[in-house]
Amino acid sequence: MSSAGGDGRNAARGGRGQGPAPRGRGAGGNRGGGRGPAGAGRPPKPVRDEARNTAYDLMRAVDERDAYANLLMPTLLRERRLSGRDAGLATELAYGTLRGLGTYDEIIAACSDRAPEDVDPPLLDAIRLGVHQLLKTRVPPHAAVGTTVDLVRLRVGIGASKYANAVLRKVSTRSLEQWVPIVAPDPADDPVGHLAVAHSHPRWIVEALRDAVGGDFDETAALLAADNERPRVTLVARPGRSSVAELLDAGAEPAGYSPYAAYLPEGDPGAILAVAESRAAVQDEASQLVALALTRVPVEGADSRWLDLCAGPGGKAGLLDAIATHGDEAGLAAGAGPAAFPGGARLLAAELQYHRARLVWQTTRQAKVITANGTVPAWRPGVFDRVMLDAPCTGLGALRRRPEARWRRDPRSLPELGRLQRDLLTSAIEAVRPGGVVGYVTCSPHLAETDVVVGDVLRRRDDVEVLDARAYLPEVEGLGEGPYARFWPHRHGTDAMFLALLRRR
Ligand SMILES: C[S@@+](CC[C@H](N)C(=O)[O-])C[C@H]1O[C@@H](n2cnc3c(N)ncnc32)[C@H](O)[C@@H]1O
Repeated sequence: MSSAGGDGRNAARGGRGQGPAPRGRGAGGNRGGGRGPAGAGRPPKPVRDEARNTAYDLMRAVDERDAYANLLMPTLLRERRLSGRDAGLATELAYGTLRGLGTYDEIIAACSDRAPEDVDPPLLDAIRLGVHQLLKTRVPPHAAVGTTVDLVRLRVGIGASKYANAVLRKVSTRSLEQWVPIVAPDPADDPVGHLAVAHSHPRWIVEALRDAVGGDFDETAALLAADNERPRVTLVARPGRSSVAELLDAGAEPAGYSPYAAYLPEGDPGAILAVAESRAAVQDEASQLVALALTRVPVEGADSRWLDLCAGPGGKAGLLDAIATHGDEAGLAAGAGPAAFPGGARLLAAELQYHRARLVWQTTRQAKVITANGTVPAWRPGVFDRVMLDAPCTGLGALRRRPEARWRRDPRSLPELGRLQRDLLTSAIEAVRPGGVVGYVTCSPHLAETDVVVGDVLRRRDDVEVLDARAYLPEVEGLGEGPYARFWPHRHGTDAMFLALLRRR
């Protein structure tokens, strides 16, 4: 895994060289931590810190095995019996370091005579953990340096610990706010490169997000900063199966937008009975609302056959299945008239991958779930009243959730994804009957996956009307200029999500 990623990295390295990195400065000096001067006899035995070791192991697994941090971390914590503060510390250190390493590598480069790519990856990961603690946490500097040096001695080697000590001591001489102007390109010369280093994102993602927000650099900066924040845990109470009141009783707090959402400030969602029984689930509020918006569009005539074309792992299918069966209970209770679906429909949930189709089956109750390729329909054309297409995409709107994802995504995947998105959207339109409605959703704001896909597909057809998606989300402001609806982390506290609502004529 590289840090500032491909084209972004070198261009973002404008600051390199501005900070001299005298060889060995601090090497062999006091390791910090109040453990007495090194050199006065043998250094004290290194202390094994379980939280930091776990954070380090996670980072190594991400680098060596392409592990997904958010999937592996719960397993590591369980295996090592870490809970409470230790679990929180291990998670914060690992996730924060993975998110921030684009910035941290530039600072390490300024504090060393070796480029980060020339440092052994295990040593580099340990130093990154130390830099994160120094610059982004309240861990006292002596503890950040001391525990990192101990970690390196235990896991990498004594010689390497001297180098780590020297680098970290130099890093500790400035705050993050002081380092950024030194290591990042001047925003006047290279605004994208500046944001890439200051907010630790690959350059191509900064460019894509800047284009998606309309070119405004201040808003791009706000979006990038929001990407670096830990997302809150949002729950969905599936209508007819659970209720927001039940979630509030279990310790959740009222949510801002979705009538089916509640925020969980702390604790394990799986410990909530409704979640354990799949009557409720963890689901981002934007995910809930795009599904809800699709059900709110009035359609004339029969409204009993719904399709989710790319359903795995089943977040939206879980909500759609509940609304199809029991109706939009919140909308009905609020007297929303024809905008509130009364119930009585059946969802067909299709998913290409068998193991993901199984997850959809586990999370739904009434839906029929099939393993199928949405581009090769297993159904007759024009039979569905509503079709959800939550298309496979780069996931650039959900970077907050997967700390390492920004360094793994590759812009070269865009053309192939774009072809698939166009084929699936064409298939979704073919599947819906005249008068029925298609929701095209991506958890990416990238224009190549959103406006351009919809525009390209519709240019070749004269049987589709674009609806103003914002009209079906009256509870949410700031969804953009329309006709599409765009959710943003920095505006709504949700993932960045795109919704186009299309009616077939
Ligand atoms: C963005 S995810 C859908 C997320 C889902 N709607 C949810 O809310 O949990 C896209 C899904 O499309 C599936 N997929 C990819 N190509 C497909 C195809 N040709 N036909 C059907 N599903 C496909 C992927 O396996 C993936 O599970």
